[in-house]
Amino acid sequence: MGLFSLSQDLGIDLGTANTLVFIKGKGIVVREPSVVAINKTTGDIEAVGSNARNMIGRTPGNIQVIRPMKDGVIADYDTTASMMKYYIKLAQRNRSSFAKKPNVMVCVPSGITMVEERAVIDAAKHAGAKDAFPIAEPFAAAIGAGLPVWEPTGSMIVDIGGGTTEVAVISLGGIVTSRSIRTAGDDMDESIIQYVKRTYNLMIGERTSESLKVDIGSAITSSEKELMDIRGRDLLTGLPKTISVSASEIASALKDTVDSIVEAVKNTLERTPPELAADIMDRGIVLSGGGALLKDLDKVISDDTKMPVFVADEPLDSVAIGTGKSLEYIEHFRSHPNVGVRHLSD
Ligand SMILES: Nc1ncnc2c1ncn2[C@@H]1O[C@H](COP(=O)(O)OP(=O)(O)OP(=O)(O)O)[C@@H](O)[C@H]1O
Repeated sequence: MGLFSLSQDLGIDLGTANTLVFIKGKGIVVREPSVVAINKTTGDIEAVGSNARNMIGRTPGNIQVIRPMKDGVIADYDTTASMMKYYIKLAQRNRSSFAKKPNVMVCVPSGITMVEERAVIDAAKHAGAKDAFPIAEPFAAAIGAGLPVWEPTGSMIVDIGGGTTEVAVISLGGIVTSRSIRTAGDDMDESIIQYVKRTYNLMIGERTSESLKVDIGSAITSSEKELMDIRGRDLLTGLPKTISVSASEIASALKDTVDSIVEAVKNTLERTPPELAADIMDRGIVLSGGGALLKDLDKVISDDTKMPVFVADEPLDSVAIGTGKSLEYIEHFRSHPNVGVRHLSD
């Protein structure tokens, strides 16, 4: 390939919690939280990614920390476009100045509206993409998890991210049945915050509640005695205070969110044509996304559906890997703009 034809096509997993960028031939080159810190006085971007994330809850009055994606879609267009531009630049930091603009594959939630999809594609082009293609998040997750999406067999993927849980049954390169709910990891964090507030009159931040979930959280309510010390602000005295919270308390706080996820899986199975349901029964359901790492979530889904359930090898990376791998089919996406985005029947 001549120097002038060099182009490094990119796959972007633009998530509510994290943004990952995949470069063909290199793998994941950027993995950063989807957070931006803005100076309210000047409108300038002060920090992006982990630097901005470290400012959450610790900013002076003139700096605002924004998570521009909410529930899997763009809540703040300008900030999302700036964030994407920053990450595309970061991913291409060693790029030759002669290189062509890259083609970009960006994942979007399967429940996205045409208007929301347009906004993501425009933001990618604004950020320097030559051409940008949407790919549905569960479709990308299934490719990334190694499921045989192009074959005439039913595969079920459940991608549990920060903002959305996407359940999809895929066969022959298309989504046959799916369900996208705006309940996922962020709701787990929020229910822990509410639980601690209600029970202990203690206000904790989202980073503390996320650590409770990751370190001692579980999808099964048990009498687990494991404790974790956390710090917050006592709502009665207004002063900082440390308390101990048990694993079983966290599990009970997470129950409603876990139930909604299980319900979405069951509901999708009920709407799955029988041949494909039989394939899923043989091959099992695959979980991806950071939420798949919640302890015992696979077990709960398996108990409630009576199906085998597996967690993808690198659940946090499945979507980005799938978005990257789908770059190999870019011509297919160009000629079938809805492949892996909309239902076959839409
Ligand atoms: N070990 C763990 N246990 C439970 N949850 C976890 C764990 N590790 C990460 N998470 C959660 O996973 C979520 C992030 O997952 P992921 O990066 O797949 O989401 P995203 O792609 O950014 O979001 P979305 O798909 O909604 O746009 C966060 O809510 C995070 O707290």
